[in-house]
Amino acid sequence: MSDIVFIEGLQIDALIGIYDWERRIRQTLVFDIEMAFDNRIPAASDSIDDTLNYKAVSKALMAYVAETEFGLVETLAERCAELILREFKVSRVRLKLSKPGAVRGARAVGVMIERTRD
Ligand SMILES: Nc1nc2c(c(=O)[nH]1)N=C([C@H](O)[C@@H](O)CO)CN2
Repeated sequence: MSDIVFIEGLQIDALIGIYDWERRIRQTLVFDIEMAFDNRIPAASDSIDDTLNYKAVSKALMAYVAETEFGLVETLAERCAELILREFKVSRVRLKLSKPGAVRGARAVGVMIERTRD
């Protein structure tokens, strides 16, 4: 089974970064997320209750990320993947966390991780 529910370009402002100036501002982060989920069940029932509800995942991430104050994008990406695996019926998550404008000359920098439920 290789079905995916995805969230693309989810923008969330957070305090993040290792430099002093970054500890005084909030920066916009962008999340692209792919979550493994068997979409045949909601397709058969046409019921939102059977889905992996991408709005619910987005809202959970927005609430969490907005309160975080990590230094590294690695740490935040790891915590977000853990949250998704813990709170939703997802067996595997691929998460790209972009920090636009953090490096002059680059559109964005960041990390991509893939984690599975234990
Ligand atoms: N691999 C990483 N490299 C860097 C990070 C990071 O979180 N992971 N962070 C920074 C600074 O905070 C940078 O984003 C400020 O421009 C530098 N490198």
